[in-house]
Amino acid sequence: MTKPLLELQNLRKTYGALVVTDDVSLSIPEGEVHAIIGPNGAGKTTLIHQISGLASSVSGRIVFDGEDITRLPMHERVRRGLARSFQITSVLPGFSALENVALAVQARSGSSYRLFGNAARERRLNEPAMECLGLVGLAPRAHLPAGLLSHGEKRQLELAIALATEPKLLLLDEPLAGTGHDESRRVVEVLRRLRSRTTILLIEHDMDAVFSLADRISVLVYGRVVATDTPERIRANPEVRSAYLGEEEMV
Ligand SMILES: Nc1ncnc2c1ncn2[C@@H]1O[C@H](COP(=O)(O)OP(=O)(O)OP(=O)(O)O)[C@@H](O)[C@H]1O
Repeated sequence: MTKPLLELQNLRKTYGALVVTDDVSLSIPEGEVHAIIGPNGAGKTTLIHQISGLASSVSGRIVFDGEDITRLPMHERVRRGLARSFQITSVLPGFSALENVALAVQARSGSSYRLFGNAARERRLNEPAMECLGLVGLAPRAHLPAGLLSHGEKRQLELAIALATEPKLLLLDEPLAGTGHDESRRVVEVLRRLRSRTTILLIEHDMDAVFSLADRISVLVYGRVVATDTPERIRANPEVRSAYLGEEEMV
């Protein structure tokens, strides 16, 4: 069996009296595409925040690549290979797509925050940055200011930025949010290509995308995991179907 890359053990988060994630345990093996679905307010984004380090956990453990990272700050988690892209696009609009990714390459290499000094240095940053842009299908748009990209292309650019940090695990919060039909198909294709390079944990409301992409799906309801299984078994699970009644249509 493939060893777990990420293990969540009895994770819990509260805001005052509100229990947002409750006793969440999950084991995600290397190479898996794992989707977390659930009704609005179920705690999905909060769980991703706990894993990335944006939110602390009141109890439980997060083990990443064999190491307990529960109390590590976010940048230390990134350094260990945990990357996330945000629900709200976070690219620098005045910089070209290539520069946006090159900055992430630069951050990974640990050099100081300075845009391009000399030709050799530029090449060292630009070559891997171009490779990441190629992977997400944005190479032809490399020199365009990021602000001029379409919404879907910005989502692709965010993926390229996340990839530039060479993650072992990519955390994606609604990668298809706000994309149109064609754009969302393109992003799904990109995610499909990325699965051979990295493990992916994503939250997504687009059920067609989730059911076609994920190896396994976990269903979160009121902060608790009510099922973790293959897409086929999740689709047939009565508890999952009832949790979704009046919410999204299961495909
Ligand atoms: N910083 C916060 N302070 C107080 N309550 C919060 C905070 N963040 C989230 N919550 C509450 O926690 C609950 C879960 O929110 P969360 O955003 O994690 O759900 P979600 O499953 O991602 O929802 P959606 O699908 O709508 O994005 C909600 O009731 C929300 O109002």
